[in-house]
Amino acid sequence: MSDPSRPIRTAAVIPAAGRGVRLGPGTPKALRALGGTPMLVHAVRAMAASRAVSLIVVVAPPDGATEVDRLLHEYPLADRTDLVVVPGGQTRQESVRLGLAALPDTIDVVLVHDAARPLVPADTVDAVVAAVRAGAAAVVPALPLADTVKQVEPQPQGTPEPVVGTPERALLRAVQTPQGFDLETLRKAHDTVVEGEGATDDAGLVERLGAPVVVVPGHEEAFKVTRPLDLVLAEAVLARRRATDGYV
Ligand SMILES: Nc1ccn([C@@H]2O[C@H](COP(=O)(O)OP(=O)(O)OP(=O)(O)O)[C@@H](O)[C@H]2O)c(=O)n1
Ligand SMILES: C[C@](O)(CO)[C@H](O)COP(=O)(O)O
Repeated sequence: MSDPSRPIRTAAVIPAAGRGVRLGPGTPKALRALGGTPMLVHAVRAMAASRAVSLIVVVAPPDGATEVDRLLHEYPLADRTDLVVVPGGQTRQESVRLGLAALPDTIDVVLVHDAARPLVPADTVDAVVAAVRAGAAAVVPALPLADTVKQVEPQPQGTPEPVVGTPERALLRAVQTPQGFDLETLRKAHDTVVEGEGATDDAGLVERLGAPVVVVPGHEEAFKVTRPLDLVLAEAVLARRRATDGYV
């Protein structure tokens, strides 16, 4: 239990160790350029833009931590934000766990943010931090779905998949990052839930503990760069921001 008289300290862990297979062959996804600047740098700046965040831990490809550290030194942050780079693992869950292990005991609140969501607006980050600081143990930004969703019986490629249900769309949300947590709760979730139990995000691990998770509004520009078309959209959003907001 944290000491209530001590100021709350917030850190961000940025898993950036993935290859980006769905984006296609090339440099690891987080290091690919978006508007001439590595995607990871945009994600780091998005976390540093929140005044609450005093420490950022970047989880680099397992064999690339030194290179990532060198690269990030070329894009200095404001003095109030410390930056640490650690090597990641073979899965996102493992990479996040390694990032959490690098946090000092002075941290109370942690954000986990995909390097692959480089354009999340500062207001979304601040809303997640505020909800955790207000007492929620786990907070996820999310949006209502635009498409209808079907549950299917998966089949080998080329075989039509039988539909087994249509979940009520109004009850569904598409979940983004940064997800925010009371650090103790997230560490417990990562220590308890075994890899491969189907959790594709950190909040999913906390749900498996039986702890409450709440949703706050996400943002369209917090989308994940997963496939080539996402990169086209990201370039367009960035170009608009640079033309209208003086964004670098
Ligand atoms: N072993 C891994 C796998 C993923 N990630 C990170 O988790 C985030 C979300 O994952 P995703 O978009 O799925 O990235 P990739 O795993 O790189 O994508 P793909 O599945 O297409 O290879 C990314 O910032 C990615 O770098 C990570 O840190 N360590
Ligand atoms: C964490 C996440 O971005 C929330 O939407 C998502 O679950 C990551 O999934 P991926 O399969 O690693 O892209």
